[in-house]
Amino acid sequence: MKKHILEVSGIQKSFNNKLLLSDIYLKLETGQIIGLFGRNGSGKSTLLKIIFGIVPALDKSIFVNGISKNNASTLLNEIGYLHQNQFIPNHFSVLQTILLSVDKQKAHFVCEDDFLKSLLNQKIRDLSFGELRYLQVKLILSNQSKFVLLDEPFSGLSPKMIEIVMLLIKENSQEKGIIVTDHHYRNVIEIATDLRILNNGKLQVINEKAELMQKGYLINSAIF
Ligand SMILES: Nc1ncnc2c1ncn2[C@@H]1O[C@H](COP(=O)(O)OP(=O)(O)OP(=O)(O)O)[C@@H](O)[C@H]1O
Repeated sequence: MKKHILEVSGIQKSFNNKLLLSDIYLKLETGQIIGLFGRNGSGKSTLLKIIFGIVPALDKSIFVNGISKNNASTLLNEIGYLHQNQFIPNHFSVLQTILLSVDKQKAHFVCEDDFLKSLLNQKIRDLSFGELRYLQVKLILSNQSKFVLLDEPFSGLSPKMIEIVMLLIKENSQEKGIIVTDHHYRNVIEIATDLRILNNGKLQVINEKAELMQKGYLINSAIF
């Protein structure tokens, strides 16, 4: 396995003169699954968008394997990003979407997916919320990128599909570095190799699950 390293530093972000993210540094390596937590509105999605390059942050530095990637267009082949929202046009069929999203070899593999194979001729607009979410996660994880940022991959999925997506994330982490943020915290904890929390604008390392309570993300009676 070839190891790749993504390093991002100097991330500051304010909205309406309110500081949201302050001097964030993050390192992600192949094989790592970083679980990212934080209260609603703490800036998790904004941080992922800044790393991916669709939200500007003036002092950001980003390096892949030690090479500067400060020009966002050079990042497109390096990082895959799952939005919270739908990114596929409604009039596409599932098959068209797969063929346009991944290379030929991977497309064959995605079309053979147990869950997707009966949906290939269906239009995107006719998929259920969970079916669409699963398709998007599968495509993002199947593309060539070295790193993947997943914003709420478990959202709207049934328990069985969550298990399938957890497995998919774990399998793909053999070849990719992955960040997962999702309020299904137990599932995130189960697959993550490392945990971080955004707390008062700072990105902090979580070593013990109990710190998620101390930092106000979980209530004290939360059971793991
Ligand atoms: N373009 C914007 N203009 C102004 N404020 C914004 C903008 N984008 C995000 N915000 C604010 O920044 C804060 C962080 O938003 P963000 O979506 O990153 O939070 P989050 O941690 O992902 O939250 P959640 O867990 O609820 O999804 C919120 O208060 C949000 O209203």
